[in-house]
Amino acid sequence: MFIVTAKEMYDIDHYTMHEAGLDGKILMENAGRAISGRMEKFMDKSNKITVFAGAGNNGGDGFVIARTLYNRSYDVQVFQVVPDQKITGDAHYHKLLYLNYGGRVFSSDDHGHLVSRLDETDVIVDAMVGIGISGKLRAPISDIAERINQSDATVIAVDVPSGLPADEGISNFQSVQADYTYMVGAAKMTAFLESTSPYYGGWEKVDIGFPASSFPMCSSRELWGEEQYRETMPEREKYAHKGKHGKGLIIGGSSKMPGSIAMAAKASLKAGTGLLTVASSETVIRMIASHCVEAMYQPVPESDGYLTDDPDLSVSDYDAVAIGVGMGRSNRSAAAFRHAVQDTNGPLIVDADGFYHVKPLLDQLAQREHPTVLTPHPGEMAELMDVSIPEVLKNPFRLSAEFAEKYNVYVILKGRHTLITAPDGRQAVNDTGNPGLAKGGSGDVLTGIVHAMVMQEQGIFQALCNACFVHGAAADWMVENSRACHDLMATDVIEGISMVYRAIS
Ligand SMILES: NC(=O)C1=CN([C@@H]2O[C@H](COP(=O)(O)OP(=O)(O)OC[C@H]3O[C@@H](n4cnc5c(N)ncnc54)[C@H](O)[C@@H]3O)[C@@H](O)[C@H]2O)[C@H](O)CC1
Ligand SMILES: [K+]
Repeated sequence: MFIVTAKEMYDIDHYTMHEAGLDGKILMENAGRAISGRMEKFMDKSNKITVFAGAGNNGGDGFVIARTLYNRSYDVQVFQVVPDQKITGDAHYHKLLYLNYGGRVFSSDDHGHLVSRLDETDVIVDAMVGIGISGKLRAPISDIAERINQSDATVIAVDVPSGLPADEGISNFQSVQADYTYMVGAAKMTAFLESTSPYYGGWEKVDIGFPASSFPMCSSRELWGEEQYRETMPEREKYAHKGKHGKGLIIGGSSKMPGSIAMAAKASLKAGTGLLTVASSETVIRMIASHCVEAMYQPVPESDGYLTDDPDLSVSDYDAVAIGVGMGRSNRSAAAFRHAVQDTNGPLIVDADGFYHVKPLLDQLAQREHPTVLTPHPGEMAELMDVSIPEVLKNPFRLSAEFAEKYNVYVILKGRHTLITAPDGRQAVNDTGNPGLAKGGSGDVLTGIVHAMVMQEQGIFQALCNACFVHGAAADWMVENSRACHDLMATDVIEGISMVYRAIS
């Protein structure tokens, strides 16, 4: 499923109508018909349905929904939230059809009727404003949005809850709070932002007949779920040997945080790494070796509990190197970082305290011939980019893309909707995971899975998307079957990896 900005959606729309030749009225018919069909799961024939219709094509969708439901003997009334003369074009055509079928349209200026109807309404259809919104919701629609939000009825939004644009970048907004949103044709960016996604309620995309080829032409952003995982995750060959699945190195750990690297190592092995070496201080190795007996260990010198550089550590001998987990922010470790950035001869994954060390080396990352992967959460991303955390949360798509391109890195911006970005601008939002992952250790496990995935036979971008998918799906499986979000531990997520591999292939 593609994720679009308003401009991209209008480009798809334009291509469909003017290149492929599908009439806009048919698109609107398809949208309204698809939504009314799916809405029926929220309703029965005794329900009273009130549709709020605006001036644009979003309102047009509302008139199709009203006609379809009216024609199926539902008790439907439409409240038009703009004067008659504002309803033009395809929306006007569908308003007339609705009237010709016998439907009734009222003005939202008739407050008495509006209030009494809302009191008895079971289902509200919000078709006031869609992706054509500009700025904050204006009166009278802003007042009606408030009334809708106070009502006890189930609120179904058409395309987007009125008040939200498709694009990221907003902070001052007022929106209808939907229980469920049917997004038309493609998912909209604001469905994945921390501040706006809750207004969508549950959601799904409805297909209205855009040519499949128009999406990749206009957008390079998609939602990554089970379908994409199944399509891209390589199968293990029958006669594969351990060398085929990657010879990986993880560098990290400090005496204060020995667990981090142990979890990353376990996750890496569990996710499929063929041969794993853990490079850490002797103190850390002593603490963790019995917890991860499958790994090999390479002691490196330490100072005051922190790793220092070991010039004899041959990072170039490994297929992929992960560095940073549990390493701390001591400047004693800076040289170890430079060493990894300069000599790693394959994908390099940087996580956690690694960002502190990697920040002065960003220009060197840009020169690397092999992929570099950074896995920050919004706070770490803000530090890397010298912007505020609210700025990252407001514009995650744009900032990740700018950063990835500038420094030639892959970015995994972690969060409720983890966003994966490639240096060439491709982006994916991962579809799995739950609040149980908001806990120390989750990031270490993700690093381990990413480390394993980049060594399997798949494109690097797909590998990162699949790593995020497996991480979230493992957590989901555990929460569905044996844990709750409260008690889910990072080590449980490692256990869940087996279930994902067994269940989905
Ligand atoms: N190809 C498609 O994507 C299809 C989309 N459909 C639906 O059409 C809307 C987009 O339609 P558009 O006519 O471009 O704009 P809107 O209906 O969203 O809104 C325009 C309308 O809203 C008024 N307005 C703008 N800003 C504000 C504001 N801040 N406060 C109040 N009112 C505002 C403006 O004056 C206009 O009158 C898309 O979301 C889909 O639902 C098609 O039906 C099928 C094809
Ligand atoms: K809407």
